[in-house]
Parts: sequence; structure tokens; C-alpha cells
Amino acid sequence: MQLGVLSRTYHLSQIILENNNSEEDVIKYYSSFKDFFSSEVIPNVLFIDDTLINFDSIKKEIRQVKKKSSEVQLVAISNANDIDYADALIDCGFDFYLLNNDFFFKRLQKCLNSVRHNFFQLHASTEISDIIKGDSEEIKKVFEVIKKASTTKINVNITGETGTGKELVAQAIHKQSTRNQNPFIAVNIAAIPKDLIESELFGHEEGAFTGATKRRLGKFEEAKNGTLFLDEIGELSLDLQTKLLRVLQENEVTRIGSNEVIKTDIRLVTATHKNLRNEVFENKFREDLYYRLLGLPLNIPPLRERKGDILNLAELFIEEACIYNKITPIKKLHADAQRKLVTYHFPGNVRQLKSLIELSVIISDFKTIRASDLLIENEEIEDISLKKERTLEEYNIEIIEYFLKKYKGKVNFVSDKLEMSKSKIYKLIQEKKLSKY
Ligand SMILES: Nc1ncnc2c1ncn2[C@@H]1O[C@H](COP(=O)(O)OP(=O)(O)OP(=O)(O)O)[C@@H](O)[C@H]1O
Repeated sequence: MQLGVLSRTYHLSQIILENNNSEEDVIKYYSSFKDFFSSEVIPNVLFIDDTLINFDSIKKEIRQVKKKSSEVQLVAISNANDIDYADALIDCGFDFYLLNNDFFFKRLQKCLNSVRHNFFQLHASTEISDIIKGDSEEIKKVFEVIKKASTTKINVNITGETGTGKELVAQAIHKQSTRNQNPFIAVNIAAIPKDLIESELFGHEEGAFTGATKRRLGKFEEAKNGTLFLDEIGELSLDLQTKLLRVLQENEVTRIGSNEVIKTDIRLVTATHKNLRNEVFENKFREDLYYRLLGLPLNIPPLRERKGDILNLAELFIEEACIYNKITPIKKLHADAQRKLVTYHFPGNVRQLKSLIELSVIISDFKTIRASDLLIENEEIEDISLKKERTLEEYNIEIIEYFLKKYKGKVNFVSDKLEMSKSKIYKLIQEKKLSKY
């Protein structure tokens, strides 16, 4: 990475050089803005000493720096322990503010780590296979649909169990599309309190409701010319479904408390682990919105149905975890661990595999990860139930009992998870077929 230091003293450049932990970085020193603008080299990060910060001209200079390269990250270094001063610099366009006191070196390291992280994010590959790992036939079919979606503006509806990589696929569609220079905004409807969803999506004006102390842009506006990913769309209430449908038909939004109509140009990608068609049958989801959102349907199979990806992904996660934890050499998977992984059914899919591996990297004592290092929760329950011989109905009852226990008797949750009607579960309870309830 190219580091630039804009300072009247060469000394600052020396400090940064001495405390920088990456040998691949190159430092370039400039004594004035004029010197910087006349240089051919464009650094990835520019440190500016506060002897060179002049509030009358700094905004204009920063605009010129960003014009020269929109990617350059700006760091102000100052002796002033003054929050208002730091705020004013950030308002002028600086990305970081570093106080030059006893803790400077520590802060410099942290700042350089953030700068590097931003740099790699910006330059991350847009190739689908670099974003989504796996080479099973099933995942290759997903890649094909992503490619088709990327070349058009069509809405995409992604289905798949939890942790299968729905958000990752939405990101890949965005990165592959012509919108990739514009924002990718992800919203998880299930994670937002119900009474805040409308304002989160469509924004509000100051004073529009109690607590609305400032104007706030909604996610539709934030995603301007980019991609809006609405995860768990099945959780949207019927009245908000009506509002969403209107926004999609008119391509315009109105903030709560405003009459101003704002044009929107976004690609919508939605995801759900629910069967939306069933929700339509049960009158929980508007049919017209369902067809509007459906666009190009993309289903990501659960990990247990693409077993060919398990070991590839496991090796990738081992490598990432070893690098992150500075463990060398990179650990290997013992044959017994490989067997355990490929025979497990992964209810939490890739997310579960990733956390399982991250933990095994830490707890394994040797260079090899053994089966005993893979701590799979409820492993015995699964094993025992498959070893005994039973009828299909007995299996079903055992599964429902297992989920009722897991979700503390909440029939709503169990019916969602098993995609089974609540009435059927209540009937089994009434008939006392479920021994524990
Ligand atoms: N094919 C893959 N290659 C690499 N990482 C993956 C892959 N699939 C999933 N992951 C990782 O697994 C985790 C879960 O993925 P993601 O959040 O996209 O799943 P999701 O289906 O959106 O989950 P949820 O339904 O719970 O929101 C993330 O850390 C993601 O990076």
C-alpha cells in the first residue's frame, strides 16, 4: 500500500515508517499540498499533520485530493485533545483523527489496520467464485442464476435455510452488476422492532412522530442506484406490504411526515427462509406483492444436500481462522474429522460449519484437527434417533418433540421451523401422541 505523509516536518514520516508493521508499504513524503498535487503518485492513505490544516482552505483541498483519487483515505494528526476540533475535521472530509500524545503509536497501528481493511474491502474481487466458495454441482447452478440476475435489473427472491449464504449471494449479485459502484444496503426485517420498520425503510422527517428528533433517510433512499437487500421479507406486516407494493409500482418513496415524493432506482433482492407461497395461501402475504417480488427465484440448497462443498469450505475457514489468530502452520483436518463433517447434517448450514471450525482451530492442541475437536451440539440426540428403527410417524413425532423442547414449547416457532401447520401440532398434542407435552 502507498502511504503519503503531508507534513512540514520529515520527522512524522519517520515515525510512521518505524511503527508501520507491514514491510510492503511504501511511504511518500510531501511538504505542502502543492507538492502533493504535482506528484504523480497517488497514495492509498494520506496523513496530514495539523500544522498544515487551515480551516479556510481545507475543505477545498480535501475536495481536490478526493478528486485526484476518490479512494484515498485521509488521516488528520493533531496535538489538540479537543473533540469539537476533531469533529470539525471529520466534517471537512477526514476519515480518521489521530491524537498525537503518549498513545500515538498504538492508535497509529489501529488506524493502519482499519485503513488496510477498507483498502482490501474496496479492492476485493468481484468474481462470484471469490465471494461464494464451493464447487459442488448444486452451488455451480446457483452461480449460473447469479450471472443471469447480474446482467438484468430483475428483482431476485432468494430462498434457503438459515446460514446457507443468502446475504452473500445478494452481495455477489450486486458486485457483479453495473450498480456495483453504488451502495449495497442490507436490512433484516426480523431484526427491527415492528413499529420502526416503516421509518427504517422509507425514512422520516423531523417531528414526524415522538422521538423523531432529526430527519432520517430510509434504506430505499440510501440504496439509491444500488441494491437493496430485504432479508426475512416474510416478516413484513400486511399494512407495510401494501406500502412496499406501492413503492415498487411507482418507483418512488415518501418519508413519514413528508409530502415530498422521491424517485427511487434500486434493484431489490429479497430473501426468506419461509415458504412465501404458503404464506399467500394462509393470507399472511399479499399475492400481488409475492408476484412482484418473485422476479428471478434463486434457491440455495442446504449444506447437507451439497456435501461436496463441506470439506472445501472447512479448509477455507481453517485457513482464515489460522491467519486471523496468527497460527502457523495452517492446521489440517484429520481423516476422522473429515468423516465427522461429511456425515453431519448441519441444521445451521455454512454459518454453523464456520463457527464449528473457528472453535476447533482454537481448541485443537496439535497441527491436526481431530473429530473430538469438532464440538457438535446435540450430536447424540441425532445419532440415537437414527440408530433406532421406527416408523415414519414415530420419527416425525420425535422431531416435533425435539423442536418443542428446543423452543420451550412455543408452537409458533416449531410450526415455522418445520413448515408444519400449528393445528397439526396442536392435534398431536391433544391426541397425546407427543408424550412430553
Ligand atoms: N458459499 C460460501 N462461501 C463462503 N462463506 C459462506 C458461504 N455461504 C455462507 N457463508 C458464510 O456463512 C455465514 C452465513 O451466511 P449468510 O449470512 O449469507 O447466510 P443467510 O442465509 O443470509 O443467513 P440467515 O438466513 O440466518 O440470514 C456468513 O459468515 C457467510 O460469509
